[in-house]
Amino acid sequence: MSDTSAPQKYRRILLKVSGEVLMGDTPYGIDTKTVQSVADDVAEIVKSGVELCLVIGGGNIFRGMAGAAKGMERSSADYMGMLATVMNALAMQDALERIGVETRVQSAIPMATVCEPYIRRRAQRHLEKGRVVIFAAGTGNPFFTTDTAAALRAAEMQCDALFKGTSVDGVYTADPKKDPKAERYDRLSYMDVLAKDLRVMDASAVALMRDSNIPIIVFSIKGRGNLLSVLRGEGTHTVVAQDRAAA
Ligand SMILES: Nc1ncnc2c1ncn2[C@@H]1O[C@H](COP(=O)(O)OP(=O)(O)OP(=O)(O)O)[C@@H](O)[C@H]1O
Ligand SMILES: O=c1ccn([C@@H]2O[C@H](COP(=O)(O)O)[C@@H](O)[C@H]2O)c(=O)[nH]1
Repeated sequence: MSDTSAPQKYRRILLKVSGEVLMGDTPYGIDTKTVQSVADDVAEIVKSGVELCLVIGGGNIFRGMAGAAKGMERSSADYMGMLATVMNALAMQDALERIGVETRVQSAIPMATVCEPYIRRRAQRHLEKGRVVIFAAGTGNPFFTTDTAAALRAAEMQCDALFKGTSVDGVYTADPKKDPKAERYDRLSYMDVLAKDLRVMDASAVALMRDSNIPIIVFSIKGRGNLLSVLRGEGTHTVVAQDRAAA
């Protein structure tokens, strides 16, 4: 029998899942098998006793910058991007509840017939009861991204760490999708990420995590079981924290 216990180091975490990852091998949108695989990973760590907040990107459906590049007014395009994250949140809620994980979706843009509005104290109560809270619609404001929303909610929910589950297995010296010679860091300080302009995560999100002293762990969420491994400090990942030694 496999050991699904997670270290006590983390009481509550925020997991940011890249929207793009949810496409799986398809060119656009939501691949239900991939969503289910991420949900299985999430279920595993919830069963181990970790309280879990989720933020899901919208890159598999719509990014505001892409709309703006085609001539759309940036704010309207960004609202479309935020609505895309609500679709992903509902897909993840469905996948989690299918396997018996209790969830609540809270949206930063109120939509009363679809999900709860974002209410900090209510979200905290859900977490205390063992429910996964999926924060949708980013920050509710244009000109931001779901990285910043993830950092904001991680700080508000007093999370012990922000796990960024994406398509690369850590922070590299340059974008590994563009530079095959890029090398992965095991540990970095927030200041390193900002000073070296390493664009795995928005600078505003990194700065907020620095100010709140919440470590960021970047890993690939593409492989089944990666989340639990990384939570135990195993597997390939990069830790970003106050200083390299303490990371
Ligand atoms: N120095 C770097 N190290 C690692 N990845 C980097 C670096 N610079 C840029 N990247 C890119 O950052 C991306 C991580 O962001 P991600 O794809 O998760 O986007 P997102 O905006 O957070 O989510 P979404 O897919 O929902 O838009 C990786 O795919 C990688 O190509
Ligand atoms: O607070 C926010 C969060 C997101 N947006 C818009 O949504 C898309 C999708 O989010 P990603 O982080 O890129 O996955 C983003 O491109 C923005 O257009 C926002 O405006 N405000």
